[in-house]
Amino acid sequence: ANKTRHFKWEVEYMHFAPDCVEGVVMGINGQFPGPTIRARAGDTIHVELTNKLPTEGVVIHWHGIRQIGTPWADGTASISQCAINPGETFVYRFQVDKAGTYFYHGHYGMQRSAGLYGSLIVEVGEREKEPFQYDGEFNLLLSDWWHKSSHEQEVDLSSNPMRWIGEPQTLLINGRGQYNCSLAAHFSNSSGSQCKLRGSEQCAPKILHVLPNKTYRLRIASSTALASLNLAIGNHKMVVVEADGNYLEPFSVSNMDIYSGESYSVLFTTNQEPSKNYWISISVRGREPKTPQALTILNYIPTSASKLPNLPPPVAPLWDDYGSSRSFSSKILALKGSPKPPKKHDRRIILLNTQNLIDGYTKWAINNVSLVLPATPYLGSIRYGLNNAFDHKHPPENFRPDYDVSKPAPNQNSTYGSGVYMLNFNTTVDVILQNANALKANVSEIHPWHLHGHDFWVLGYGEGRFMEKDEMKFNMKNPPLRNTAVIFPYGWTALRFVADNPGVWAFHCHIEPHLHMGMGVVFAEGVHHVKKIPNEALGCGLTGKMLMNNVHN
Ligand SMILES: O=C1O[C@H]([C@@H](O)CO)C(O)=C1O
Repeated sequence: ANKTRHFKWEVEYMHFAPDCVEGVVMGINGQFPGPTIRARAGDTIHVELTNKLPTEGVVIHWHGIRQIGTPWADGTASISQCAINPGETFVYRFQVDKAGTYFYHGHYGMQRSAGLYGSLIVEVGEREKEPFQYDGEFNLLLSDWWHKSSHEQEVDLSSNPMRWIGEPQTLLINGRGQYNCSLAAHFSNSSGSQCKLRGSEQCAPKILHVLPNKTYRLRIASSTALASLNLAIGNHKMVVVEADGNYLEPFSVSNMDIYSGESYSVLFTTNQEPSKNYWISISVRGREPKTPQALTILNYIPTSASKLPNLPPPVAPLWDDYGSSRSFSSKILALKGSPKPPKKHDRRIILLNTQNLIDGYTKWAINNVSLVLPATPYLGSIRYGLNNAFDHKHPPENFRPDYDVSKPAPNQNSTYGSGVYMLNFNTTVDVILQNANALKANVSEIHPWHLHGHDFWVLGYGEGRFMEKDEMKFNMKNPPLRNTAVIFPYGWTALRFVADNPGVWAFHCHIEPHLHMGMGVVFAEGVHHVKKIPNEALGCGLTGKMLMNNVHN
C-alpha cells in the first residue's frame, strides 16, 4: 500500500564546519546536509517547511521528481511559487512516482551554495523488483564549499565588473571535507599536511564499512554549485546501472564523471584483498582544478577503519580531457525495454549558450536573452492570465545562421528577458543546446542543463555547430532518459521530450552562479489544465494582489 510520509522541517542558518573550518551553513532541523528522505515509488511526500531564516525567503526544489499534477510543489522561486517568507510555513505535497536516486535543494538565489540540500531516495514499490541485485547500499551526496558566504557571492556576481566566485575551497562528500589537509598527505610531494581527525568532528569523513565478497549499491548525486566531478574507488570497478532515476544498460568503468544535477547508481563488488582499505576519491573535472581531491575510505570489515590505504588515491583523467568525458557519456544508454522517444518532433528549439556583457555586467544569455525572473511566479500569472507579469515577446527559437560558435561574439552585448517558451500540450519538443566560445578567446566551458517537470531523451552529442543533417546520427534505438545533460566545450547536445506535464518549468544550467547570471529559459505547457494552485504559492506580486481583491469583492 502507498504511504504518505510526513516531515516537519525548519530551515535555518547555523554554525557548522563542513571542511573543518567553521562557517555558517543553511541547515534543516539542525542538520547539514538536510535529512535524507526515503520513500517507495507511489508514496506521497508531505513536507511542512517553516522558514526560520531571519530575513530572507526560501524554497526547496525536489530535483528529478516530475511533479505530475502538482506543478506548484516544484520549489522554484518566481516560477512555481512565491518564496516562503521568514516565519511562514509552506506544505510541499507531491507523489514520488518512479524509483531512483534523487536529491533536493534550494532554488532561490545562491541558497544551494549556502548548503541547502539533502538526499531523496525512492525505492521500488512493494511488489516491484530492481533489475539488479545487491547486498547493501551507501549514499554519497557530493557538493562543493566556499568560505565566502552565499550573500557575498551574490554581490560579487552582480557587480560591475563582475567578481567571479572562483573555484571552491573544498569538495564535500555527505557534507564533509578537509580544507588544507589530506588524508593521503603521505603520498603527495606537496607540502600538504596530514589531516588529524579523531572521527568525532563535523568534518570527519563518513567511512564506508563493507564485508568482503559482497555487492554494494552506491547511490551518488551531485548538488555542486559549480564543480564537475570524477569519482573512483581504488582497485574496484563500478557497474553503472541508474542515472537520474532511470535504469541503464549496465556498463563497467574504473572512474566516472558526475556533473552538477546528475545522479547515478553504481554496483561494486568487494573482491579485493580484505586485509586492506581502499580510497574513494572525488576530483574536479572540466575546470582548471584549484580544489584538492576529496577522499573517504572503503573499509573491509574486520580490518581497522583507521588503517589508511597503502596505495596513493586514484588519479582522475586530466581536467580538460574531454575525450574521456565524451567516452563516458557515450556509454550511458537506456536499459532494454525502457520507453523510446517519439520518432518525430513537432518543434525544434535551438538554444545558443553565450557569455555576454550587458552595460558592463557579465551575464550568460540564451539566443542573446539573459533570463531575469519576474516578481510574480509564472505558474500563477499564466494560469490566471495576468498579462503584465512578464515579457510577452516570445523568446527566439534559434540564433543567427552566420554566428561563429568557435570565436568570441563579434557583438558581446545582449538583452535581459523574462519571456516564456509556450509549448503546445502533448507535443514532442526537441531542444538543441549549442555551446559556443565564452567572452575570452579559446574558452568554452561545460554546462550541465537540467529540465524541471520531465525526463528527456538524450539523442546525441556533437562537436561544432549543429546542422540539420546531424539528426541522421541521433540515437533513436536506446537513448537514455535523464533530467540533466551536459554540453561539452564548442559542442551541441540534442534532447527530446514530450510536453505532457501541465505547468511552468525551468530549464537551466545547473551551475548555480551561471543560472544566477541568466543562464536559463522557461517552458510552459497545458497551464489551463492545472487545478487549483494553493494560495500559499501565490501570495506575492500580481497574484498576491489578485488574492487580496478577491477577499475584498
Ligand atoms: O561565469 C563565469 O565567469 C568566469 C570567467 O569566465 C570570468 O571571470 C568563469 O570561469 C565562469 O564560469
